[in-house]
Amino acid sequence: MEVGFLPMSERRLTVLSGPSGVGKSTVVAELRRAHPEVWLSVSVTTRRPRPGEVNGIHYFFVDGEEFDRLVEAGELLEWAEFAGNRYGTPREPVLKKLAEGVPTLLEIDLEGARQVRGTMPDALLVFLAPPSWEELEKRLRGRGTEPEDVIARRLDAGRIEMAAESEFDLTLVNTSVQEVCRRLIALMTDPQGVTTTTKREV
Ligand SMILES: Nc1ncnc2c1ncn2[C@@H]1O[C@H](COP(=O)(O)OP(=O)(O)OP(=O)(O)O)[C@@H](O)[C@H]1O
Ligand SMILES: Nc1nc2c(ncn2[C@@H]2O[C@H](COP(=O)(O)O)[C@@H](O)[C@H]2O)c(=O)[nH]1
Repeated sequence: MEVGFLPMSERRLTVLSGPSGVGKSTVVAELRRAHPEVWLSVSVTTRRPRPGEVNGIHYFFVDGEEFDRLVEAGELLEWAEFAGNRYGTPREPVLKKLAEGVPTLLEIDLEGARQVRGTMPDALLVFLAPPSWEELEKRLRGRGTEPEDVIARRLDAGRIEMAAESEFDLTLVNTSVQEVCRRLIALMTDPQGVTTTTKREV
């Protein structure tokens, strides 16, 4: 299935979603290493930092009170609760980068992607899918960052996210990080990138 043409100016905002453990952060890290011209929004979260995560780089780590304040002040473009924590995208930096014409990427969950679809209908929504459900479980467990009860919650959310794949403009299957990055950067920067893309790429 072909995805309709969107002018460059209207599709500089790209959203990358997909089940927990599929490899979104890995893909984004590689994309930013190879293409520093892409700007990644740094989200706010109430989740505790994992070892090695740095405040202001991986997330802005805040408590529930501060998150409430940001929501009430309208400072978040979108926000959602995911597996027991809250996550949101600071609005101002995204609007500023888009106004400057910078290719802008959000790595967010399904609920957040749905909100962006509602408020910024020209954004390109990309679903990152695992090669198989078994491989997704293997990656999530293999990462070793969550206890089993949290993994179970994330897999439950993952089943819901997998069922929503058709809501996205296209799907990239994360078999090869390099290949996904190659397609993603083409979609973000090449005006022909969307027209030549099939709905699901394997
Ligand atoms: N193409 C791939 N092949 C094999 N392993 C991969 C691939 N991409 C990512 N991984 C591994 O899968 C694990 C999960 O990746 P990552 O943390 O990037 O997932 P995520 O989608 O960002 O998860 P979350 O939504 O929970 O933050 C990591 O250990 C990563 O090294
Ligand atoms: N709706 C939003 N979802 C977000 C945001 N930042 C990250 N996320 C998503 O949360 C889950 C879990 O992330 P983790 O770092 O705890 O593994 C994952 O799906 C992220 O994409 C956000 O600003 N808004």
